Amino acid sequence: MATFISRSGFIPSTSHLISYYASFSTALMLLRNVYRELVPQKLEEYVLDKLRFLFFSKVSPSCCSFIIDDSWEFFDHNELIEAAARYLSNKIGIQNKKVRVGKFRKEQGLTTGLVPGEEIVDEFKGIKVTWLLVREKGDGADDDRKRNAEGNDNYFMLTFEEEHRDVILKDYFNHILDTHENMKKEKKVLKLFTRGGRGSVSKINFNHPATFETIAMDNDLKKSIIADLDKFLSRKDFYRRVGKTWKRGYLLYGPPGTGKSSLIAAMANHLKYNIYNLELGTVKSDIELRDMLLDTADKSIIVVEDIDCNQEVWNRDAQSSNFSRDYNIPKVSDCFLKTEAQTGDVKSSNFSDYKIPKFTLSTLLNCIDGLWSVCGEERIFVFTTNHKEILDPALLRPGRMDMHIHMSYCTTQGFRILASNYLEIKEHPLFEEIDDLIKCVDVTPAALAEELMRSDLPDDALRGVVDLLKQKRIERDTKEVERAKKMEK
Ligand SMILES: Nc1ncnc2c1ncn2[C@@H]1O[C@H](COP(=O)(O)OP(=O)(O)OP(=O)(O)O)[C@@H](O)[C@H]1O
Repeated sequence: MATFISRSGFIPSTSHLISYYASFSTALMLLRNVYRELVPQKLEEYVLDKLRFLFFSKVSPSCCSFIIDDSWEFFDHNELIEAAARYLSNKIGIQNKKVRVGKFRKEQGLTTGLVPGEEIVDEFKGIKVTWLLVREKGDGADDDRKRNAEGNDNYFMLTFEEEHRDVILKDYFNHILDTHENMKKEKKVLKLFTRGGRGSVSKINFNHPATFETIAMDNDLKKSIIADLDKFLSRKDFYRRVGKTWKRGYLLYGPPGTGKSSLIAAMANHLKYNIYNLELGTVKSDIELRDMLLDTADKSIIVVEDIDCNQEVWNRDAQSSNFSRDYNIPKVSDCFLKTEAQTGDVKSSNFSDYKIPKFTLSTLLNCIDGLWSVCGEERIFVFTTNHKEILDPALLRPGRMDMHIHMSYCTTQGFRILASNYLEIKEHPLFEEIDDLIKCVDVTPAALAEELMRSDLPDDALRGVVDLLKQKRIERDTKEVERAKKMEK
């Protein structure tokens, strides 16, 4: 059995030991309660912060610190903490021995994060800023601080020389918020929403590979579209200042297969906007159309493909033109006579079929640039059509469709882009012959793309392209002979 012998030779008995222990613990408990009553929590936090500052940040006393946390009573989520986390994730390097790694549903690729206790040194306009992620664990029921969105009390402490306080507050934090926005965009997984009438909506991830690089179209036109989109993005303050809704409209017109849908995908990938594909054909009333448009989110592209298939947007004057005869568009008066006799839906989109109008053009216009349009901002409207000529001019005017983009048959320049996309070649002996043929026939990029996909071997694929173009030339010549014969008669 072990015995305690003090230097004085006094050996305390077991009962003495127990009584000393009891008095000691009572004194401790008393002290703890006094501490809790007398020392305010804020003071405790202050002292702890100072200690952390001394032990962790290894900086001089002329420094000061900002705390970014998410325990702001009466306030919403602190966006700066999320922005800081993402901003710092880009700064993590080999000096950080422990790193958090995650994969999030709404983001592409992996995301890294700082571990509590880890430090990052950043530099902004020549100012050294030391970041530290601090984990402050609450002690259950006694902890009256709000827990942050992550379910813990982690906060960031950034430390810098006191004299730079204004630059940090005004410029550095704005820089972090801007960087965060851009990083979110880059990682965003785009969505395609398809909205029909009666609120039906389907949502899928949008992984279309088209970019402005892969689109075969005139280079100057391509550059002007990119410049227009970028200008739109950067003009938030401008739109506010002039009292206009922050939105822009593009009309893409041209024959089928010239890349209208591909261009929309490229625009979405460039802007990192989700796409809402509105199926106006399924809309049953003005109210349904309005709800459909009001239900779209900001930072999105609202697409109506083949808008000409909705007779509600036809140009009534065009109905008496040659075009109307060629495409067999019924006259308005005929339409209404026919409407009265009809009871059910006519599903075909052929011009010769008449459908009962389901919504009015004015409702559509109101949603684009009228009173309802102010319910959202940072939106792009894109309408596509194969027949721009039959659309009501009210729909086409600037402010509604600000840029009219003609998607034409393939040009020699466009073909080079396709050859580079599909065959990864910049030059080939057959290019000259192909260029000459492309200049004299109408061929869509879609038809050429299909031909280029037939073989991975450039010689074979390009031979196929030459054959296709020659065939098109024969068809063109035959048509011209027939037309000449008709004229003679
Ligand atoms: N300009 C182009 N650049 C690159 N690829 C194109 C282009 N045009 C068409 N393609 C190819 O053809 C396919 C069909 O083109 P797309 O659907 O974009 O044409 P569209 O003009 O929208 O046709 P539609 O009017 O019938 O909807 C695309 O998936 C793409 O592979």
